Amino acid sequence: MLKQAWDLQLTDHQRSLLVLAKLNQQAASLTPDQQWRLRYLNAWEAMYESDYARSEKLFQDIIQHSGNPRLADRASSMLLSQYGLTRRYTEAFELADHLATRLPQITDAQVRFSLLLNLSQAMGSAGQIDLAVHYAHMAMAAVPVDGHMCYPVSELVDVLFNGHRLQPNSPELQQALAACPAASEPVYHTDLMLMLADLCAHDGEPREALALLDRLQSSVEANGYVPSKLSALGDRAWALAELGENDAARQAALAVVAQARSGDFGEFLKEPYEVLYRIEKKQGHAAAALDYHEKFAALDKAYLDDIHARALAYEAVQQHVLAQKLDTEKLSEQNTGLLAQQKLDAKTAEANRLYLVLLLMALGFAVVLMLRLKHSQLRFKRLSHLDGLTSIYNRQHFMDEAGRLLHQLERRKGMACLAIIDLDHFKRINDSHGHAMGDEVLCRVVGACKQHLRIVDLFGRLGGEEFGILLVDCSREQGIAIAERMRATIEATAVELDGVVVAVSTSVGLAFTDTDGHDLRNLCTAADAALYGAKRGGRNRVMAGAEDLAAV
Ligand SMILES: Nc1nc2c(ncn2[C@@H]2O[C@H](COP(=O)(O)OP(=O)(O)OP(=O)(O)O)[C@@H](O)[C@H]2O)c(=O)[nH]1
Repeated sequence: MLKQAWDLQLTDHQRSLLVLAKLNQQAASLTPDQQWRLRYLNAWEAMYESDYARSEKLFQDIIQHSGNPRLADRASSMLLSQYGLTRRYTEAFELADHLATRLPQITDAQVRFSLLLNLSQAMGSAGQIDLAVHYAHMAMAAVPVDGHMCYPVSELVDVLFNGHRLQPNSPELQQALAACPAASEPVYHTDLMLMLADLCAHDGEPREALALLDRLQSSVEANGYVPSKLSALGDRAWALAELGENDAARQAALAVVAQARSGDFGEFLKEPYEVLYRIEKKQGHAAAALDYHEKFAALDKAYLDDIHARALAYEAVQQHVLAQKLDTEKLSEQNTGLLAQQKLDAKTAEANRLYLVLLLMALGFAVVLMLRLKHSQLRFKRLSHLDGLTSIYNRQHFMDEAGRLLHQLERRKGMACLAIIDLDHFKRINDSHGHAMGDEVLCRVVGACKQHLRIVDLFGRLGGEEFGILLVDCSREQGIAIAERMRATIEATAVELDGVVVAVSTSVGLAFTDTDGHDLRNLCTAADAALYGAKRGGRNRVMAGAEDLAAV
């Protein structure tokens, strides 16, 4: 039934009204989608009946709430047409602009077709005849499979008519009449014929115009389309007046005045008032003529104002659209700029982070390098202080450290004992068992001595098989005892290498700060002398300073 009502709208309007009435009775039982389609049919009908307030409300409801893009586009398209009819040009051109922008996205053939038609109509209203003709041609090329060429050709003819570019013999008019036969498209056919009648009436062919109007009368009544009725009556009045049939012309003109409701149909009144003015003037009714002339003049002015208003509204909307476009472009430029700046900032931050990481890595690397360098330096320094074979202090370092310690001891009046240890007949060991055995003996002797030394004592190899020991904070007795223990340990140590065992003994010479002073050189001389005494005394013994020497 919905489809039936739809199909009958322009072919059999009376029947479509009956179907529509039935549908409205059953509205509650329809699905939501069907209800929206019914609302569209009601809106269309309200518009057809010139109840524009109701149709606009319904169309807006469909556009905003139906959730059906196809139906919404269709409603927008109809609303565009209505805005034009009701002279709401600003809204019309705004909507036209919006719909023209949407055009590429509208793929539904029916909706696209109807939209092109209404865009043509809107541009025609704006006085943009070339643009309107262009849209009409687009519509002609976009007729849907089940559509009709009648509508776009009629639109084209309408545009040309309103743009004063149509003649009674214009091919477009003939094409339209052929495309809209009375049998299948009564409303369009009638309107086209009325256009032809109008052209004839105003082009010096009033009889042809009247003949056409007579032929059309029944269909005009059947269609029930108010603008057609008023147009037919107006043309009749004009044609009759042209023929000098003043009474009939007056009657027809007054019928238009009676039927045209104020406001919406003002445009249909202008010509009847002009006819009435001319007749009254011709008949010498000055007051009536003046009255009609005033009305005609007011309507003519309103008509011209209307044309002006349309052009202004169109211009305003174009400017507004242009301003919006520029704003959008500016915003887009700003956004692009901001995005570029953000990207740059991000890159800079990233680069900074990278530099920081590189810097930290370089710093870390440098620190590691410095630590390793320092470690190596310390190691080399430490190695330079040590004897290569026994790893105790070498002579140089021993002498330096001993001098420094003795100096400290002297200042705090501390005591120390210097022991010089020399292996006995070491040459024989080398000679008899080789240097490797000699080296082994040297290392074992060092190990044996260490057993009796404290951490504060200073131990160094003075050269060959001779060692020096500075016993810090050590009394004479303690020094002698330590030296004796070391000697005994060395004597008790049998050195074994490759199955060969050798015995070793040492001679020790002692010197003491309490008797020899804190000067290293004096101490060394005294200890050397004591050592010499120990050697002379038979070796393998400890000799402690002057008293022992005296004994020797
Ligand atoms: N294996 C070895 N022998 C060394 C080293 N330094 C010195 N000598 C040897 O030590 C020996 C010292 O001999 P001498 O000075 O004659 O003394 P000695 O044989 O111990 O005799 P007295 O001291 O008189 O008991 C020499 O044969 C040197 O070659 C060393 O580092 N390793």
